[in-house]
Amino acid sequence: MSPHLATSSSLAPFPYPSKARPLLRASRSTPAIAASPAIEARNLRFSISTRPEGKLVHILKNCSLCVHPGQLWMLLGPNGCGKSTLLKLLAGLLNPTDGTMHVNRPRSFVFQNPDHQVVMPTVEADVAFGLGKFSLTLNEVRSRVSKALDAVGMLEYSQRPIQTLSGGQKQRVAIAGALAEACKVLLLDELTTFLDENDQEQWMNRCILGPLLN
Ligand SMILES: Nc1ncnc2c1ncn2[C@@H]1O[C@H](COP(=O)(O)OP(=O)(O)OP(=O)(O)O)[C@@H](O)[C@H]1O
Repeated sequence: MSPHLATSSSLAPFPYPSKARPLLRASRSTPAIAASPAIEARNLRFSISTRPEGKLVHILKNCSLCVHPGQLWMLLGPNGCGKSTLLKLLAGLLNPTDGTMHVNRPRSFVFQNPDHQVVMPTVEADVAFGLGKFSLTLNEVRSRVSKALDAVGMLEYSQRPIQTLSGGQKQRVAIAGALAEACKVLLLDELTTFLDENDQEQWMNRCILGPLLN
């Protein structure tokens, strides 16, 4: 089974429109529909060869999606259907076996388990970590870190040791790292399992869409 892909009338038809739905759309998304897609994938396939048997296992088959700038979409599907795999393909962490895709840069990926991503000793250092690849002054780094931590409601935790944070707080720090890099595409794997649906929507709007669209 493949993930159910969110769709809308403005997008190309996909295999599973009936069960798919967007979590929410940004209010400023409408003018952006005319722009080129931020994410476009056609007939992606991802297969692996098991060891030692050498058996080919198809994890994703003929997976297509199209997401425009300013939109937030969610992937739906049962455990093991390939949602994380698809996100990792879009993030460039895996290479498709077949198919084509385009994802606007810079793009950021937030792992399902924040312990796989949050690597530095303190909150502030962790958010600043990914900025090393840019040519930024110390003041610019500090400013980006503060804004990103503020966006996810973690500014007051900036000096806290990472190991003292809850799982949800670590996820927020991981997202702050992505926001600090001013990514154009943010790929979130099982981001809000610790929130109910109402809180998810509110939190997405305040912490994710706001900073991304501003
Ligand atoms: N390296 C691997 N070797 C073997 N099987 C793999 C590998 N990576 C993924 N899979 C299999 O591919 C399928 C899709 O995995 P994936 O993690 O993408 O699912 P998911 O939809 O994100 O699941 P969940 O909702 O449980 O997080 C699963 O059956 C998984 O066991």
